[in-house]
Amino acid sequence: MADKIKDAKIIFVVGGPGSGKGTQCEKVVAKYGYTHLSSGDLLRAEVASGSERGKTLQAIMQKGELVPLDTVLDMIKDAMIAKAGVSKGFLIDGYPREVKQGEEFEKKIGAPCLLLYIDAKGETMVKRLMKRGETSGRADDNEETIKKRLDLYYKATEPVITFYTSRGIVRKIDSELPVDEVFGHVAKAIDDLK
Ligand SMILES: Nc1ccn([C@@H]2O[C@H](COP(=O)(O)OP(=O)(O)OP(=O)(O)O)[C@@H](O)[C@H]2O)c(=O)n1
Ligand SMILES: Nc1nc2c(ncn2[C@@H]2O[C@H](COP(=O)(O)OP(=O)(O)O)[C@@H](O)[C@H]2O)c(=O)[nH]1
Ligand SMILES: [Mg+2]
Repeated sequence: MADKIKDAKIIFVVGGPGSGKGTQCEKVVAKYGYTHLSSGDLLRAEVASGSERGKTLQAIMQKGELVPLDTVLDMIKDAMIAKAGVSKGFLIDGYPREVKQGEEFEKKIGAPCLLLYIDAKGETMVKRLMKRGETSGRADDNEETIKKRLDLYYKATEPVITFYTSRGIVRKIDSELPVDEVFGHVAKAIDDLK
C-alpha cells in the first residue's frame, strides 16, 4: 500500500464545517485531476447503504460527534487503494479532525506534503451551513448540530493546524473571499509544491 501511493501527493484539507473545503476541492479536481476523498462523504455513503454500521454512524453524525477513528481511516485507506497507481494526488477533505487521526494516518498510509487550512469566521460558517441546509438534506445541517460541530472544530481540529504548522506544511487560505479568489490562493499553494 505505502509504496503504491508513494509518488502521489497527499494534501490534507482542513477547516471548520461550512468553511468551503468541498467547494475548493471540486475546483482542484477540475484543474489538477487529483482524487478528492471527503471523509464526510464516505461516511454518508455508508449511511445511505443502509448497513448496520451505517446506522451506528448516522446516530453519531446527527449529534455532531466524531465517529471512531479506525472507521474513518479504514474507509479512506480503501478508497486510496482503489486509486493507487492511477492518482497523482489525493485531497483528503475533512480529515484529520483531531491530532490523533493525523498520527494514525501517517502510520498506516503516509505523510502529507501540504495542509490547506480553509479559514472562515464562525459566523460565516454558520450562515453558509444554514443556507446549505435548505437544500442539502443533511441531517446535521441544523442549528443545534451546527453549533456542536463548530465547538468540536475549535476544540479538537484547530490543534491539528498547530501540529502541522510546526512542520512547516500549512498554507492558510482566507475563505471569506469570493470562491474564485479563494481558489486562486489554493492553486498557488499547490503550484508551489512542484
Ligand atoms: N474524519 C471525520 C469526518 C467526518 N466525521 C463525521 O461526519 C460528520 C460530517 O462530516 P463532514 O462532511 O466532513 O462535515 P463538516 O466538515 O462538518 O461539514 P462539511 O461537509 O460541510 O465539510 C461530522 O460532523 C462527524 O460526525 C467524523 O467523525 N470524522
Ligand atoms: N460566499 C461564499 N460561499 C461559499 C464559499 N465556499 C463555499 N461556500 C458555500 O458555503 C457552503 C459550504 O461549503 P462546502 O464547500 O460544502 O464547505 P465544507 O463544509 O467546508 O465542505 C456551500 O453552500 C457553498 O456554496 C465562498 O468562498 N464564498
Ligand atoms: Mg464538505
